Amino acid sequence: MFRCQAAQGRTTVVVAHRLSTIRHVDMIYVMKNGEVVETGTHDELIANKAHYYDMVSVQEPQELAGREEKARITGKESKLSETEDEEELAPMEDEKQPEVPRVSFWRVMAMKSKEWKWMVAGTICSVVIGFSMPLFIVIFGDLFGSMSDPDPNKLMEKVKGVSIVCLFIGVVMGTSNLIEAMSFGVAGAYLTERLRSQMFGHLLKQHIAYFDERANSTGALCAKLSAEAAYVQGATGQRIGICLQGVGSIGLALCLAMMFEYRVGLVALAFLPLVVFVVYQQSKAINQESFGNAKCLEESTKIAIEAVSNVRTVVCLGREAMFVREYVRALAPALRVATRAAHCRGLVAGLSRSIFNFVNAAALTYGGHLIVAEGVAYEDILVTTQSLQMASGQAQNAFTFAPEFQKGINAASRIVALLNTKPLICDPDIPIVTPFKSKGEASLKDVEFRYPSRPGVRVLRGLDLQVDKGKTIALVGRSGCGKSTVMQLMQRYYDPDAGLVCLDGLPLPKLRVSEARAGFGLVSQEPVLFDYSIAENIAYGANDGPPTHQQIVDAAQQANIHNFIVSLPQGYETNIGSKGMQLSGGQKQRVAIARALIRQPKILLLDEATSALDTESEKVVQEALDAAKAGRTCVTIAHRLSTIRDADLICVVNAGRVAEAGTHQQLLDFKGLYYDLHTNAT
Ligand SMILES: Nc1ncnc2c1ncn2[C@@H]1O[C@H](COP(=O)(O)OP(=O)(O)OP(=O)(O)O)[C@@H](O)[C@H]1O
Repeated sequence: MFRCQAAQGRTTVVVAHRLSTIRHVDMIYVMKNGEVVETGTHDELIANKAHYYDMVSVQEPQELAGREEKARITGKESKLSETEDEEELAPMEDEKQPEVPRVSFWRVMAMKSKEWKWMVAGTICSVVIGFSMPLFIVIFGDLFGSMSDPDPNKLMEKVKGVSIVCLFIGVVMGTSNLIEAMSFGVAGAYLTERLRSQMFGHLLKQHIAYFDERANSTGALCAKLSAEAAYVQGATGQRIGICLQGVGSIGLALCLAMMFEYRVGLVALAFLPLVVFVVYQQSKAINQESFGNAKCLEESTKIAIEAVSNVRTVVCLGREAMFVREYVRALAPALRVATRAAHCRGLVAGLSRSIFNFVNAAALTYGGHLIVAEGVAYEDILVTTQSLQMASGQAQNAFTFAPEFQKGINAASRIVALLNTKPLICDPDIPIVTPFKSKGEASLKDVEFRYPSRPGVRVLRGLDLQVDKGKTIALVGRSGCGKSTVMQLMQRYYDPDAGLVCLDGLPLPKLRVSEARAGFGLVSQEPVLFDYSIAENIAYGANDGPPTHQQIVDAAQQANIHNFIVSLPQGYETNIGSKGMQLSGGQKQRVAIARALIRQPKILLLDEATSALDTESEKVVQEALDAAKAGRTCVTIAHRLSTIRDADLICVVNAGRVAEAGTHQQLLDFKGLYYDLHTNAT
């Protein structure tokens, strides 16, 4: 109906698998092996009794056999409930982003505890490097003090001694720098790898509702995975070494100042509150910037992934510019925060440069005064002021890296928050049965359910369903009535708000999640295959570790795809490309069936498994499914009612409940919702 309205007054090209949808088109082109093999109207092609006729005879045998009078449904309203429309249009909840609790510097360092050997080596070397500058000054101060010695031999002795010490310091510095760079680099690399794998592992353990949240879209999670660990590494890698050098330098310089001339040291210390203030301001600015940036990065990555993964649709609709605009819009807040933070950073950078020179100026002035007024030895003032000056250079470097450090702490906060997220669907403390092996019976009792991301929509309202062992149960109903939701609840993707979902009479929450799911084999409308070989794709289904090649072949044979696979040049090792692009819909579906069968499932879940296929593929896939169903419980969802005629029980889902149940014939005789669906379809 919708298609007809959209086509009115327009040239329309329709690609159809369901032949009933193109019965009234002006011209039908039948294609086979890349060629048009037949053309004509529906009636002409039926009269031809060739390719088209064959396809119709498979899909709509009743039309050709003339077994049923075609009921003319003129304006008859479906009795199926429409009451939920307003609710169904309720928007997705716009979740508030939870506040991320900040973690301390020590918590960040604890993340590196596994690399403690590298960290200890790096820290020691950094402090040694930091000490070297003030130490140089002590040695040169001593040398300058000896310059006034009239004995040239003594002076030469002194110079030689200082040269040897310089050589020694050079060797120590070189080695320390080498070990420092290597240690922090290696520790950082291990840390990044570990954080990423922990985050990824943790993400995959989350309950499905977690991924329904807008904040956890693919883009946002990918951005988190790639960026956060890198920030932590950036902050805790070599930069921490430079900060430690600064701390070492300034610490030793202050000690020397106190030792050689404590009054000058105290003058330098008087500037400490100003330094602390500058550091605090800087970290505040960086906090704002990095939290803002991380959010923007997630938002913009989400848009980029949406656009790139659906590029055909974007290009077809001419929406390229719109997506670029959206992308720029998502980046705009980051720009605002970054420019504001840049001003603040500039101010802080300027101030930090100035402060250390203010310290030098004050120390020098006061030192000069002490030499002149109190006769303090000039070597002592030289050592004190110069070591402070050298150390301040180091400290400035540390200041330059402080922003990265703050970013790292912020990123670590987000990582810790992520790692602390507990999945809502998890194993019970004490499973009622373990290991649980499903026998193939399932039930839903008085189940109420709303998707957590859409609490305004009551999808199931007291639904009861009994799936007996070895039987085929079909779920039918209008689109959006909750059929797939029933399957998701059976696999415990979600827990119901009320009621019970049981396997073999045992409530799902009392079973281990993986053991409960192991009994199911799912084949959905759009099979999701991975960018690996066919063998690997089938093997992924196996429950008990990697299967043997023979098991893979057996599954492929049962799924009616073995002959096709061996006809490929690389056979089972053929890579099927991203999303299984190298295979046709029917081939993909049969690989998916093989993947479901290798699990040896007790309950087969078929969610419109053949609805996206053309007639020929459907036939082959249907044969594979029929073979797969043998001896198993099967729950199937179908819009094409002809595919579920033979089900042991057909349940019509309406208004969140099973409104009618019975065999095909019983339901037709009942002349209720199923009868309406059936007559509408034919
Ligand atoms: N992950 C989700 N988050 C929020 N709402 C959802 C989610 N999945 C489904 N819904 C909503 O729940 C309702 C039932 O969806 P469900 O997919 O179970 O229907 P269905 O009967 O299988 O539909 P169809 O026949 O079109 O596949 C719909 O209103 C749908 O929009």
